[in-house]
Amino acid sequence: MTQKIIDKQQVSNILDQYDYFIFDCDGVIWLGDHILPSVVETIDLLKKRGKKVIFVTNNSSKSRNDYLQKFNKIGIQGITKDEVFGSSYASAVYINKIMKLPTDKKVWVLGESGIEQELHDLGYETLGGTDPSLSAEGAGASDDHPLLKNLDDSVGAVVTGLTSKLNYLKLCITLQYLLKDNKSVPFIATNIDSTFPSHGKLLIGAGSIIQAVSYASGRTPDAICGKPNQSMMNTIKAENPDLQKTPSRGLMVGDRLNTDIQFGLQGGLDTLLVLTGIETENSVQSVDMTAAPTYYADKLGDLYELLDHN
Ligand SMILES: O=C(O)[C@H](O)[C@H](O)COP(=O)(O)O
Ligand SMILES: [Mg+2]
Repeated sequence: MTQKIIDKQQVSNILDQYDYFIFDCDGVIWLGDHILPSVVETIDLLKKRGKKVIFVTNNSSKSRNDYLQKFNKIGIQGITKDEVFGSSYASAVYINKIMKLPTDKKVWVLGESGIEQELHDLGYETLGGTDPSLSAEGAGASDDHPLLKNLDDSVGAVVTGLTSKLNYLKLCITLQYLLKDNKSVPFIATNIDSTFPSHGKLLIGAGSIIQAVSYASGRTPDAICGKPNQSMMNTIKAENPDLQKTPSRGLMVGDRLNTDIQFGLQGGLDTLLVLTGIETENSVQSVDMTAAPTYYADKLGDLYELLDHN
């Protein structure tokens, strides 16, 4: 039965039991650019107690370097690049290390600069993405747009992720690459999140954008690289061998059952669901026992506030 964290003793037990804390970002640490209550204090508390903190986000709009800047900007200091994992990085690594796409091949991107930067760092030229000609006024999908008319034969993969600058032309060009060469160009999705949490509202998530081109092309992604895919968990475990002990001393903290909590469960970690993002008390009560979190709490900051800091 999922235990709600409501008192000091429960928090003390958690601090005694776990050495590693893996945090989801959107809906746990922040909502957009707004940090959630007592999050900075909670992370500081964990670090002062010698706990390892790692961040894993399915939000592909930013690169790891971008996230380091965001952590500093909102007051979470001292985070290093090897403590931040994003679906943009996971997708670029998949293309480079698993697909072994030669770096003389280009990658078509339906998404933002996070995907582009991670691919550039691994030596790939990208098309699409933040190309300003795709968003120019009147950039409709009329047949005479050069990028729609002349597909680039050196494109060896399509990566699709979250973008708030979606338009019909970008969708139509992505569709052409997914249909090209008898649908043989690899189709990589960053994540499955259907919605994006934003101050009590649910906005369109990457998963819904990806579904649009998936439905239009009649294809499902060849790989979905974000949570709950264990590729990032395996990388984290390889870099932190203690996390491989059983029972694990790691706690996965997230706001979405089918990505974050599954990521933790499949990785053999205990899990804490917080209600500041996607899920609600009702979703906790109605989830199948096999997919239920170990604990849940109103917000991450309760780990700090319940220790007599409120
Ligand atoms: O639409 C999306 O891509 C997701 O809602 C968003 O990126 C989730 O990010 P996370 O909660 O994994 O930090
Ligand atoms: Mg989240």
